[in-house]
Amino acid sequence: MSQEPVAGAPHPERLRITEIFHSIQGEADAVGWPTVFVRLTGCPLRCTWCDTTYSFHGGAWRTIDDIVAEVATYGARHVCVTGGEPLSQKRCLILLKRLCDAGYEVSLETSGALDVAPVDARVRKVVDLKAPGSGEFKRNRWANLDHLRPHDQVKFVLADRADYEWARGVVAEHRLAARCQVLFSPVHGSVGPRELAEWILADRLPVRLQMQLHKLLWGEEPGH
Ligand SMILES: C[S@@+](CC[C@H](N)C(=O)[O-])C[C@H]1O[C@@H](n2cnc3c(N)ncnc32)[C@H](O)[C@@H]1O
Ligand SMILES: Nc1nc2[nH]cc(C(=O)O)c2c(=O)[nH]1
Ligand code: SF4
Ligand SMILES: [Mg+2]
Repeated sequence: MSQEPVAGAPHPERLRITEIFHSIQGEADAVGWPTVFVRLTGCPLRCTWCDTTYSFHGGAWRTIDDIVAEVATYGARHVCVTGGEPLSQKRCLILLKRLCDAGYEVSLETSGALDVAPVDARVRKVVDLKAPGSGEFKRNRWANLDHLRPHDQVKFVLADRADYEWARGVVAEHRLAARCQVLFSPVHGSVGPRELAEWILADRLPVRLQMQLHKLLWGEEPGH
């Protein structure tokens, strides 16, 4: 168990990293901003439609100092910590704090299966709630909803109409729209985005439609 380091002290702790890259944020509230992505290796879930299966294995052990130094080389204001499932490596919490201390706008993409309570309050959490079509619906950690701040986001990635109806019910039952932004995104290439837009409008839902901007720009090219 590593101890919380003193601010400004060296961080010898290491994380397993799949990639660090500079791109346009394609998802969630910071969509469109030039952003550095830090993708942590490993995930305990296996969503049927996951577009990042290459992050499940491999990667390289890197110190937090080294990661923060590489992030700085891009000169971006936004940093997105993702994976794999970033919270499955405990030392991710240290990286998040360190990035916040350095003054970045930090977002965290997380599956919703792990406890978000210890995440630095400055981090904008993007918490998925996995719909039945993902095959990982039983992993949802509902207690995470108690740790949402107004700058956080709950995201539903929807494979079909049944997923949409499930998500609509969850938003109403937990009054999610009153707590933070709620994002509905089609599984890429599955539900048509226009179809999803029409469902949202017909039901007058207070949710924000998401499309993966980076896939419109670059398709499934790696490094974006
Ligand atoms: C690759 S995951 C990594 C972070 C974390 N494991 C999670 O699931 O949130 C990042 C985001 O991409 C979304 N995503 C993955 N595959 C997708 C697909 N085929 N279409 C749309 N969104 C997808 C996930 O739902 C998640 O919101
Ligand atoms: N451009 C771009 N934006 C993203 N936002 C979240 C991503 C992710 O994989 O978590 C992602 C990604 O992979 N690429
Ligand atoms: S939790 Fe995230 S990284 Fe893991 S399988 Fe699901 S979408 Fe992929
Ligand atoms: Mg991605």
